[in-house]
Amino acid sequence: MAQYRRVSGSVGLITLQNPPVNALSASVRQGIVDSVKRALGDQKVKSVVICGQNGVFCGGADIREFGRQMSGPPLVPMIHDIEAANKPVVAAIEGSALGGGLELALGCHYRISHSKAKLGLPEVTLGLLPAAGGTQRLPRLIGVPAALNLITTGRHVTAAEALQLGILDHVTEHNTVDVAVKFALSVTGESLDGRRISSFSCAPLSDLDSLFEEAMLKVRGAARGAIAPVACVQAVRAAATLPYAQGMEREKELMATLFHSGQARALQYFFFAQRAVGRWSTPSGARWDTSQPRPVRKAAVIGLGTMGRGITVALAQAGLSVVAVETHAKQLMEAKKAVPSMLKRGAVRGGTTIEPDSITYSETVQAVADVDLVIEAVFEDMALKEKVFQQLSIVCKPDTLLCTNTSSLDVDHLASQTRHPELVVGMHFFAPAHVMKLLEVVYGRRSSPAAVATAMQLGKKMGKVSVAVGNCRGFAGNRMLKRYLEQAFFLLEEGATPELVDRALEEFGFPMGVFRMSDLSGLDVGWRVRKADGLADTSLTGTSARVRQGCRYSPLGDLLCEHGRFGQKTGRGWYQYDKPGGRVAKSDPWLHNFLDEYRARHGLVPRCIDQQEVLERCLFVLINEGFQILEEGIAAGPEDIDAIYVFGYGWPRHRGGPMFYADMVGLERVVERLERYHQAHPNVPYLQPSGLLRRLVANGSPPIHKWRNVIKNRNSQL
Ligand SMILES: CC/C=C\C=C\CC(=O)SCCNC(=O)CCNC(=O)[C@H](O)C(C)(C)COP(=O)(O)OP(=O)(O)OC[C@H]1O[C@@H](n2cnc3c(N)ncnc32)[C@H](O)[C@@H]1OP(=O)(O)O
Repeated sequence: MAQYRRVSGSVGLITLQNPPVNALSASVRQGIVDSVKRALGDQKVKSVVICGQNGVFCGGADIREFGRQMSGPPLVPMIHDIEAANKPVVAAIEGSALGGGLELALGCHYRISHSKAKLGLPEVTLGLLPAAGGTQRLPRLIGVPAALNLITTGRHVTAAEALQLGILDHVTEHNTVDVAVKFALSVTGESLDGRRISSFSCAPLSDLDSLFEEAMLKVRGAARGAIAPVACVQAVRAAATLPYAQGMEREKELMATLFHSGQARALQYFFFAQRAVGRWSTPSGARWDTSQPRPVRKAAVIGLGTMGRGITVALAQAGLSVVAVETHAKQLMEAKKAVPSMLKRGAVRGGTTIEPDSITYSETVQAVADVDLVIEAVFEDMALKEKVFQQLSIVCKPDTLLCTNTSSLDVDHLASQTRHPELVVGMHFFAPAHVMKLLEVVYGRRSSPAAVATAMQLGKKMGKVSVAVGNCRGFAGNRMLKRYLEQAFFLLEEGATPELVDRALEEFGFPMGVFRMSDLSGLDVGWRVRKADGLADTSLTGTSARVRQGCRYSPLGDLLCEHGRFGQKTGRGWYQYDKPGGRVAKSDPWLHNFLDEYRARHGLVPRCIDQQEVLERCLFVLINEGFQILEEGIAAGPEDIDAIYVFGYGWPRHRGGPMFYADMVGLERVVERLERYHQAHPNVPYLQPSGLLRRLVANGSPPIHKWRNVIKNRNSQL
C-alpha cells in the first residue's frame, strides 16, 4: 500500500506502507501509481515527496513475489512516469533505499537522505540486475566506474558516500521528511529539464574497452561461474555506449536471461535461508524467541594460537573487554605482538577504532575469575581440554558461560568436567576467526536455552552467521567434509589426479578444490586426528592397508605426512610450492609418481575419471551426510546446513548450498547416483542413501521449504 495526503498546503506526500521494509509488492506499486496520478492531477499540489513508513524508505522489489505470477503495475513505467512528471518529485530517504527502492529514488528529481541511511543496488546478490532503469540511470548520474563498482558488488553505501558519489542532493541529521517537504516547497515551479537522469549522457571516458575488459575479468574472478555479475557489466556497458531507450531494452533483455535462472533461485533461497538460521531451535525445545540471552560484557580466551588470537580480535571488535590467556610465555609474547596488528589491520579495513586497553593478557587462568564468558581455544587434545574445563569450573564465577572452540571433540564430555554442565556450549569458529563469517554454536545434551541463546547472540554481535547444531563428531560442517575428503582420496586411488579433482570442484564454483584447500590448511591437522583415532597406521600391508573397521580407507594423506609433506607450510603437499609458505600451487611430478607406485603396490588399475564422477562422488556423499544430520536432528533444517557450507566451506553461493543443490538436481537423481556408486563401492557404507533422503523421495520429493515437515513427522505423507 501507499498512503497519500497533502501537507504544507501544496506538497503531495506519498508514504510507502509495507512493513518491515516497505518492499515494492504489487499493492505498493499500485499505491504509488494511484498516488502519483492524484498528486499530478491536483492543482493545489505543486510538488511531491515520496517516503517510507517507520523510518525505512524501501528495501526494493518484494523478493517473495519473484517466481510467482507477476501482478500489479510494473516498476519501469511507474518510475518513468515519476521522472516525466511536470512537478518536482523528491525522495525522502530514511533507513534503506535498496534495489528497486533506489531505482525509484533515481526516478525522482531530487534525493534527500538521513545521514544514517544506506543505499545500494544489491540485485546482483540475488542473481539479478537492477532492471528498473538502475543500470542505465546510475552510470549517467555518477559515472561509469563508480556505477560499475556499486552494481557488480551490490554493496550498500552510507549516505555520506552516496552524497560524495553524487547519488544524493542533500544529507540531513534532522527529520528527513520535514526537510524534504521544505525542500520540495522551495523548488516549486523550477525547471526540471536538468533533473531527469535518463536525459543525461554518461561522462565520457578515454578507454572504455579496457575499463569493461578489466571489470569483466574482475567479476569472473570473484565469483566463478556466477552469471549475474557478468550481465551487470554488460548492462552498464550498454549505458555507456547506447542512447537511454536502447540501453533500457538491453537491460530488459539481460534481466530476462537472469530472472528465471537456477542461480537467481539459489541466491534468493539463500537470502531467506540466512535469516531462517537466526530462528534456531533445539530438539529439547529451546528456541530463539523464548530463550533469553545473558549479557556478556567481559569475555576471556584461553590459548592464543592462531584460533585464539582470531577469537580475541573478533571479541574486541565486537566491543567486549577481553582477557587473553596463554600459559606458554613465548606464545604469549608473540600473541601480544600479533593481536594488536591484526586489530589495526581490521580497523583500517572496517574504518573503526578499538581501544587498545580493551584486551588484557595473562599467563594464568586465574585472570578469568570475573568474566561473563570464556572461550577455550587450546590445542585439539581431549586430555588438555578436560584439564582446562576443570580449572575454569573452579576459577570462574558460578554463572560464567564456558565455551569450547573444539572442531570435533565431544562437548558433552567437556561439560561433564564442570560444576555447571548446563553452562557449557561449543563455539566453533573457522580460521581466520576474526574474518570468517561462520560460527557453529554446538549445544550439548545439558546446555541450557540461555547458554545457547547467549552464544548465538554473541556470534551475531561479532558479525557472524551463527548456526545452532547438535553435538556429534565433527558437528555438521566437518562431519560432512570428512565424507567429501575421503571420496577425493578414493578418486586418486582409482586414477584421478589432484589437478583433475580440483579443476572439477573449482569449475563448479568452489574458490579452491579439495587438494589445494588441504594444502592451505595443512595435511598434518587431519593426520593428528586420525592418529589419535588409531586410524593412521601405514605399516599395514595387503588388503588391510586400505580397510579400517570394515570400511574402505585411504592411507594416502597419512603417507604424504610421513614424507613430511604437510602442504603450503612445508612447500610440498598435493602440489609443490616454490618455498615453504609459498602460495602458488604447481603440479608435482613426484606426487604423480608416488600415486602410480601406490596404485601398482595395491594392484589398483587406474581408470579414466571424468568431472561428472568427481562432482557426484564428492558432493553427493557430502549431501547424503547432510540428510543424515537432518535425520538425527543435529541441524534443524536444510537452511542451517546451507549457511554452514556457504559461509564456512566456500560452497558457491549461487548454488544455494548443498541441500538446495540436491533439491535442484532432484532428490531422485541423488538417490539413484548414490545407489549406483554404493553398488560399485560396497565397502563405503555412507554411499547408501540416508533414510531421510529415501523418505523424501517416497513422499514425492517435496521442495526444500517443505522438508522440515517430513523431518518432524517420520511418518509424514505431507
Ligand atoms: C523488472 C524487475 C524490476 C526490478 C527489480 C528489482 C529488484 C530488487 O529490488 S531485488 C530486491 C533488492 N533489495 C534487497 O536486496 C534488499 C534486501 N533486504 C535487505 O538487505 C535487508 O532486509 C534490509 C532492507 C537492509 C533490512 O535489514 P534488517 O533490518 O536487518 O532486516 P532483515 O532481517 O534483513 O529483514 C526483515 C524482514 O524483511 C524481509 N525482507 C527484507 N527485504 C525484503 C525484500 N526486498 N523483499 C521481501 N522481503 C524482504 C526479510 O526476509 C525479513 O523477513 P524474514 O521473515 O525474517 O525473512
